[in-house]
Amino acid sequence: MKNFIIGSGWKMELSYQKSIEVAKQLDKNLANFHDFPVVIFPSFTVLSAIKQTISPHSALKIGGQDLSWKEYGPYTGEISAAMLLDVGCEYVEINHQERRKYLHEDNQMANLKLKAALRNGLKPFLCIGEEEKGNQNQTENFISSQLKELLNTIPKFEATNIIFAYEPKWAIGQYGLIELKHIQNIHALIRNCLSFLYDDAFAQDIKIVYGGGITMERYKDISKLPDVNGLFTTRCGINPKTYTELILQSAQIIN
Ligand SMILES: O=C[C@H](O)COP(=O)(O)O
Repeated sequence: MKNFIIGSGWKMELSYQKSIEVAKQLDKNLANFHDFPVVIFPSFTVLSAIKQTISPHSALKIGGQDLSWKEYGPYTGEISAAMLLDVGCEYVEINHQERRKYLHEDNQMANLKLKAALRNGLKPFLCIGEEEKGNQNQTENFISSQLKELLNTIPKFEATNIIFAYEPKWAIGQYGLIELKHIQNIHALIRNCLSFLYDDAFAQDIKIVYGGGITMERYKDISKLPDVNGLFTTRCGINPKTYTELILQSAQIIN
């Protein structure tokens, strides 16, 4: 079976009550599912309540949508790694395109956040990806230099805990824009870059998931791509029915 993981960033899509309902239903639907980890990234305010509703041995895990690179102190509005761990998070999203777009976060900030997550034992979903739909060369140059900056001074033993999430900005929230060939090419490129930055064994074992414009019509084809180790979706993940179907069917496909 392929090394696989599925995550869903809920962004600011669901209310407190709705988030709990969706998580409860997912936990119930996945009661006998143990093939690979499934992660949800709800809003900070509901993380603790969700953790308390999920059964302790569930494949369903929770993560924060962001974290501070500071450990503690006078940083208004920020959430530290320790705070995420306190409420039961095992994962954290870093460098999402929307944080880059609206909050002007950059590779240097993401590198600091990555280090904070890793030194505290959180597993990062590290988003990478170009902003514009450009030609193959431009995209490859963007991705390889972004990876280099994001992973600057991060040793291999820590980097093994990163889940790389390829999410081109131009595909997020869209329908059918991205070609399967493009996804496979860029995932293979990311693996090559990681082999260069660390080594081949590292690159072969690491998880590279795809996110951006995943629909119920396309997720199966994406899951089958050789260098795709998982899916990262908002659209299909905020509804327990579609998220459950996507998880169970993907498990069939990769088995
Ligand atoms: O973090 C998830 C992505 O931004 C995907 O969003 P989407 O499924 O609406 O395209």
